[in-house]
Amino acid sequence: MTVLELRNVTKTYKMAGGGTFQALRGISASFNAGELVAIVGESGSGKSTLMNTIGGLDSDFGGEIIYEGKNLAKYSTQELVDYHKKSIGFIFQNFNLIPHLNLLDNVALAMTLSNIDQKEREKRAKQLLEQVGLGEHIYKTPDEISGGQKQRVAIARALINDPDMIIADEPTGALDAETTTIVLDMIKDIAKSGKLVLMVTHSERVASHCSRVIRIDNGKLLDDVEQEQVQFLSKKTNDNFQIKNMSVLNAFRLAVLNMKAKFGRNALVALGSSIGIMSVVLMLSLGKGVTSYVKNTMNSYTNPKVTEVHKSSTTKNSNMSAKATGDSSTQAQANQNVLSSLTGTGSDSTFTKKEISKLAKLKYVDKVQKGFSTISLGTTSVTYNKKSASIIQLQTMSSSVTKSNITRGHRPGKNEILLDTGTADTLGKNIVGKTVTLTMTVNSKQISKSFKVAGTYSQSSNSSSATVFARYTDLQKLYKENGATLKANVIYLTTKDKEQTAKVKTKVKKMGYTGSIQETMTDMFSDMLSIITDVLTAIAAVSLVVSAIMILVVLNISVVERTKEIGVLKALGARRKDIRRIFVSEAFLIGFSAGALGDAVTYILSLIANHFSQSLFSINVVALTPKYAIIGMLLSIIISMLAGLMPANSASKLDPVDSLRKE
Ligand SMILES: Nc1ncnc2c1ncn2[C@@H]1O[C@H](COP(=O)(O)OP(=O)(O)OP(=O)(O)O)[C@@H](O)[C@H]1O
Repeated sequence: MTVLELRNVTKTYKMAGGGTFQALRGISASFNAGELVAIVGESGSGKSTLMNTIGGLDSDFGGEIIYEGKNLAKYSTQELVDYHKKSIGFIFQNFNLIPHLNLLDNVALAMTLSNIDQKEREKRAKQLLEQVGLGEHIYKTPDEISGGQKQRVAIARALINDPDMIIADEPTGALDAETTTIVLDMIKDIAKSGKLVLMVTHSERVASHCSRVIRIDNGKLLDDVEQEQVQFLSKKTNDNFQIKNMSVLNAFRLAVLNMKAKFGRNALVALGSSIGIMSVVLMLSLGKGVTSYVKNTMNSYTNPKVTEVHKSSTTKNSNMSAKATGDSSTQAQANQNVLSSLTGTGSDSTFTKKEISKLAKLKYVDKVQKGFSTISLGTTSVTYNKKSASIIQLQTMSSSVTKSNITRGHRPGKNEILLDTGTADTLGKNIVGKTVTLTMTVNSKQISKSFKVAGTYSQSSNSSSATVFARYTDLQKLYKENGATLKANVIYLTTKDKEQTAKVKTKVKKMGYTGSIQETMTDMFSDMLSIITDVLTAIAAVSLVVSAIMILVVLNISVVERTKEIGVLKALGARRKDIRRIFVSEAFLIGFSAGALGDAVTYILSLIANHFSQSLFSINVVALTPKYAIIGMLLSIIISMLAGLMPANSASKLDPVDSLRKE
């Protein structure tokens, strides 16, 4: 039964330096199942070239190699992959076992590439290893066995998918006489089982054991002698398992085994990359920690359910003054507006009834309070017992003043005021409950009125500007008595739930209003901090570029080191995609380890930093959130995989013949 037919096969090499070389010059022959064919000839006569073309490793040949009725040169990529997996088994002179895989995995490799389930492939590999007398050594690596044993492993590997043909390129070339006999007997048995065995040999002794000897000289068939007649009517194939393409999972498994083999080197690369990841995550967490500390401190003294609304007249005025180049009267008007808005006397900073009712209708707003706030430039003061304190800000009471703001006493009732702690201290230690005189300007007139001090107020733990809080109704009455009308220049919107406050604040800002001075300052500070964080993170990210280059270099070295292994994988039926996946998976593993290591180190550093910052300032200075840890991990994986793409691609494009010839 004919298995393979060669019809006038030629092969011309294009040489790198230009010119061509014809290694095969029209070889025709036909091979049957069960034949053991020795291919003999001088060195350089074209034996290996013929084996490579028959083995489907080099499709760029002339003439025809017919297998199952079709010329190999016309095979599609997938058909060639299947041909390697199903129809051909390779045995090489120097074994070409994969050093970091144990014997079981080496033998099972072709089945792994065919996506046969692990149990089945291990069972079959074990069976074959027992058949070649290595049943007790299955978990050894190739470095732990002798040359003869290695060739027996290679024979088992070639047989795993039960192919029709075995191509053996000088299988006994590296063995002593005794082992040559053992290996030769095995090869003879393979032929006897009905497979076609094509064996390149330099040894006449080995050739004498073959059923047929083909001599090649200078690329031509010199002689074709049948030494023993064999007859197989049908070729035996094992169709018990279905050959498929390798899954991503199996590629990943091979990558894990590769990574384990070079653990030290890969661990160092991961460690190097993790420093970059750690710096980025640490910078982000530090930025977050400091920003939240600032925000929390600022916000802890305001009612979280209250939104303070101001008219942004200062913005309008600064625009105006910017436009007022050269026009002194407009400039003067702009300055006036800034002043009036600051002092709370300008008409454009007060709210109209329409504006207030519009604010009241906003979603989530439960309560609306009118307020008044004015900054006095040396005209407001509080006097008690001949002691006088200058007041910078006069403000009306609102829900935004919380219990935590009142350090002593209570919220002011009718004709009562709150004094900031600084002013209270200036006037006397026991000022709460005493009646003081408040002097202020109303309607361009200096007026004085007595108020009882209900309590003291503190805006934050360490800052306090000279402020007096009075009730809106008291101030309204005072203005009326002096022929003026108090108009609200602050509106306080209260929500039922503090979660809704943020929504109200956003809405109010969209309407063109601004929040409290404190809020504006917090926002400014947060913006500044986030710029600093971004800059520091960007600086830290530079080290990620270094990691990417490091990974690229290491994977490139790995491709060079494993060129032969890649050749073997291709001979066993690995697709380009499979090789690429193995290398990309390795890059993923480096990225994943670097990310995990970076996150873990950041976590430990955050614990240490927070321990010290807690004991010194009672704050957590590093806020490592799951989000940042995930960002670090993703960044690490993406960078590694991007860096791994180039080496993975070049590995996948390696020519199997060149790879296998590599010394
Ligand atoms: N890539 C190549 N480019 C150019 N010439 C090549 C290339 N590969 C092989 N050759 C040439 O083709 C001829 C056949 O080479 P091949 O390796 O097939 O010989 P061989 O019979 O297997 O030799 P040996 O027994 O020493 O392995 C040689 O002259 C070799 O120099």
